[in-house]
Amino acid sequence: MSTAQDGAAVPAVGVVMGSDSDWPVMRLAAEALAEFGVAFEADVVSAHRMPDEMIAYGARAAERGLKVIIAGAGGAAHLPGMLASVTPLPVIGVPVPLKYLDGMDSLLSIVQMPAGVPVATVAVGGARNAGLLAVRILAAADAELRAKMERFQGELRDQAHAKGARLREEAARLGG
Ligand SMILES: Nc1c(C(=O)O)ncn1[C@@H]1O[C@H](COP(=O)(O)O)[C@@H](O)[C@H]1O
Repeated sequence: MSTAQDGAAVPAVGVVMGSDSDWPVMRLAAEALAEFGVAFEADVVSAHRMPDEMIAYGARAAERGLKVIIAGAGGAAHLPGMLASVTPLPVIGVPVPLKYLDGMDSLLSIVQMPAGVPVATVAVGGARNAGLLAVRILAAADAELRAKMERFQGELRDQAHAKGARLREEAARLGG
């Protein structure tokens, strides 16, 4: 983890969202990053409501030391794509579900990017996976972080084995 002159960790990941109303979903990305000890920042950056600030955030992200941007938005979710158009960094888009349309509007707005401007889109509400994907991107060049990810994957495998064992026991009790 790199540190600034004042000793504070320089964020490697920017977790941004169109509104603070997205935070209950986007918090899951932040929690995943915290689990792996990845320094991040979180903020509201809206393409629709603050276009100049949004362009500035994307344009300056790499020079500020960010390595990955996670962008969540709901409805006409232009934020992830617009950020991807002004930064060379990988952008992970999180479709946030709103009251109407079950997040399908957010999903389609984020996933249907024109050729040449990729956004790695996770499932509707899939902010935890966005955080884990950001960890994997960083881990590609960080052996310590990769080892943590491998341990995490091992825990998932153990949990799946335990689920199978419980299910087989229950099926056996039913006479299966
Ligand atoms: N999709 C966008 C953008 C954008 O893409 O620039 N800015 C805000 N929003 C979304 O509007 C929804 C409602 O926002 P409010 O709750 O503030 O009314 C949020 O899900 C936000 O991501």
